[in-house]
Formats: sequence, structure tokens, C-alpha cells
Amino acid sequence: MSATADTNEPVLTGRGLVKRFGTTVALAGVDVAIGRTEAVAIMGPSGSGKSTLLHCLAGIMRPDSGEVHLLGQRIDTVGERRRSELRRTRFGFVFQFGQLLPELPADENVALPLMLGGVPRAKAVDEARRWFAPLGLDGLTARRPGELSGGQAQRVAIARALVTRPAVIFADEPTGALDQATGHETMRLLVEATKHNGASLVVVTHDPQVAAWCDRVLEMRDGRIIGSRYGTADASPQDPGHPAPETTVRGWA
Ligand SMILES: Nc1ncnc2c1ncn2[C@@H]1O[C@H](COP(=O)(O)OP(=O)(O)OP(=O)(O)O)[C@@H](O)[C@H]1O
Repeated sequence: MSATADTNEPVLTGRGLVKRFGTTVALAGVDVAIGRTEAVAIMGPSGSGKSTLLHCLAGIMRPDSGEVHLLGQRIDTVGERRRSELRRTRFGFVFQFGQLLPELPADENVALPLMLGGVPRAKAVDEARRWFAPLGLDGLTARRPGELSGGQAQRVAIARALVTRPAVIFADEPTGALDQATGHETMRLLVEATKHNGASLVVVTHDPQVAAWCDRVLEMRDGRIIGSRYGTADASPQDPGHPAPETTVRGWA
């Protein structure tokens, strides 16, 4: 394959994805392609299949039919052990809340995916700490999750999702538990951090202003994608819909 074709190849594709739960059709044949460093929001009413699509693309759930490819390799048919390894090494996850281990300090929470991959503790924590300053988390490495604000905890979760330098970050309602201003700031950092680190982003959200931070917004109804529009990921932070950033990015790990 030529270098040009490689560059243009989508990072992640889902083709003809169907998923049923009993008589409920959660996905009714979804085709989606996520480009390199592209941020894509998935919107739609409750029960329209957003989380099911994210779970199928992320290898958490197997579709009943259809295919999922990561960088040209089919991943939906590989065994659970290999899928689990792919999730740990090639994907990062940010959920609404409750994803940090309460008994571990923030730096060890971020280091955890590296340690699970066999990196020695000291090296993993050292690597983890490099993510704190760029995400506006200076001085918070020793805090336990209960000692962080909601926005700080989500930024620690973003660091943890990125620490293995994955190809794709999946986020399910990442700002759902935050107030509006903190949610927008968190979303801005999430989009910026994934792009700076060469990763793509797939975000499920109910909030159109959160979705507007993405490059593309997919609209779902009844297990299908019924529309696709461009977001405003390149909009200036001073745009009316996007409050001025409070956290200045000072270089990435
Ligand atoms: N594990 C499951 N068992 C049974 N039905 C399920 C399961 N997961 C999802 N469903 C059903 O599949 C459909 C799609 O669910 P999904 O969670 O993907 O929707 P969603 O758009 O993410 O909804 P929400 O915005 O409420 O989170 C719904 O009808 C839901 O009830």
C-alpha cells in the first residue's frame, strides 16, 4: 500500500453493524469511518444506540453482524483475550464518572494502564506525571480522586486514557457529571489533547455544545445514523458558544 493510501486510511471503521438485545434492535446496520486525529460526536435520543455503537467500535461488545476494523485489521472477530489487549493498548476510555480507583493517588491512577502492560511502577509513575502539567493538573499528583474536583478528576481520567498513546479515545458522556462551564473546558482539553497526541476521538453526548467541539457530529435514531454534519472543532475559543479557556496548554508529554 502506498504512503498516500496509508495516510488517508481511516483509523477505525464499522461496516454494516447490527446488534440486537432480544427483540430490541440497538444497531440496525451502521456504517462509520473515523479519520486520523478526527474528533467525532455521536448524538441522538435516549435508546437510539449511541452507547451500543461505541461499545461495538471499542471491542467491548461484539456486533451480531458487520465488521470493525482498526487500522485495516479486523478486530471484532478476534478472541476476548486479544480484544482485551487491544482495548488496553490501542484504545483509551473516558466515562462519565467513577473510573478512577479511589484508593490510589492521581499519578498511580494515570500510571495504571502502563503497569498493567508490564511497565515497572517507578517508570510508569514517572511517565504518568508528565501528563499533569499539560492538562492543568500541576501539584495534584498525590491527590486521591476524592480530593479532586469533578473537572480535575475528568482531566486525570483523560491523562489515563492517553498515557498508553492509543489510536482512539472513546468517551461516553464525559462531561455529563460536570457543570456547563467545567464541562466545556473539559471537552476542549479532551479534543485538544487527543489531537496533539495523534489520536482520534469518539464521543457520545447529549449536549450539542459539547458535540460542537468535535470535527463531525453523527445523529442517530433507532439504531441508524440518520445525519452527519460538521462541528466547529477549529472554532476560536472566543466564539460565543465556546467560553474562553481557563487552562493554558503548555506542551505535551
Ligand atoms: N445490555 C442490554 N440488554 C438489553 N437491552 C439493551 C442493552 N443495552 C442496550 N439495550 C437496548 O438497546 C437500545 C440502545 O441502547 P443504547 O444504550 O445503545 O442507547 P443510547 O442511545 O446510548 O441511550 P442513552 O442515551 O439513554 O444512554 C435501547 O433500547 C436499550 O434499551
